[in-house]
Amino acid sequence: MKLLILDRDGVINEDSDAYIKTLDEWIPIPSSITAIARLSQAGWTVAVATNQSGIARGYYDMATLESMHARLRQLVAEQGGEVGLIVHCPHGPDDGCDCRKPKPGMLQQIAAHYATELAGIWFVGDSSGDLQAALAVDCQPVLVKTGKGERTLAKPLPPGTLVFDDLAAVADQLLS
Ligand SMILES: O=P(O)(O)OC[C@@H](O)[C@H]1O[C@@H](OP(=O)(O)O)[C@@H](O)[C@@H](O)[C@@H]1O
Ligand SMILES: [Mg+2]
Ligand SMILES: [Zn+2]
Repeated sequence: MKLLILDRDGVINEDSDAYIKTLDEWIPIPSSITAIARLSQAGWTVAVATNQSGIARGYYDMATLESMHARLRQLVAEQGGEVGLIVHCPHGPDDGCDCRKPKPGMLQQIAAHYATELAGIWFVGDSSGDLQAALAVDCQPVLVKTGKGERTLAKPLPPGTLVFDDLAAVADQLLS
C-alpha cells in the first residue's frame, strides 16, 4: 500500500520550544495541508506519529489534543483529502513507554492498524528522534527543514536520510 507516515509538530504545523498547548497555538503549515490532500487524493494513506509529552507534563489535555487533530482533518478535507490514523505518545521522557520516539512503537502501531510492513515506508520528521525511530523499524528516514529540521540538519544524520525543504517537496517527489 502507498503509506506515508508523518511526524506532526514541525512537519504538518509550526512547532514551538514552548510546546503546542492550545488549538490557537496549533498553526498549520499551509503547503503541508495541501501536500497531505494531494497525496491522499492520489491514493496515499497518510498517517501521523507524534510525541505529545505535553500531556504528561500537564500543559494540555486529551480534549485539546483531539481538537487540534479535528482541525487538521477539517483543513485537509476542505481540500478534498483525508488524514489516516493519528497515533500519539502522551508519555514523558522518564515514563519508560514503548511509544515515545525515538522508540518505534507508534510506527509499529500504524503498521499493525493497516496490516502492512514498515520496511521502506517513508517516515517524515524534523527531529533526530524521528529519524532514529524510522531506522529502528527499517523505514526510510526523511528529514524536512521546517520546524526543528534546520537544527537537526546541523548534526550528523543517519546514513541514507533523505532531506527535503518541506512536506510539499516530499509530496512533489512521491507524486512525480
Ligand atoms: O514533533 P512531534 O513528535 O509531533 O511533537 C513534538 C512535541 O511533542 C514537543 O516535543 C518536545 O520534546 P520533549 O517531548 O519535551 O522531549 C519539544 O521538542 C517541543 O518543542 C515539541 O513541541
Ligand atoms: Mg516534530
Ligand atoms: Zn508513550
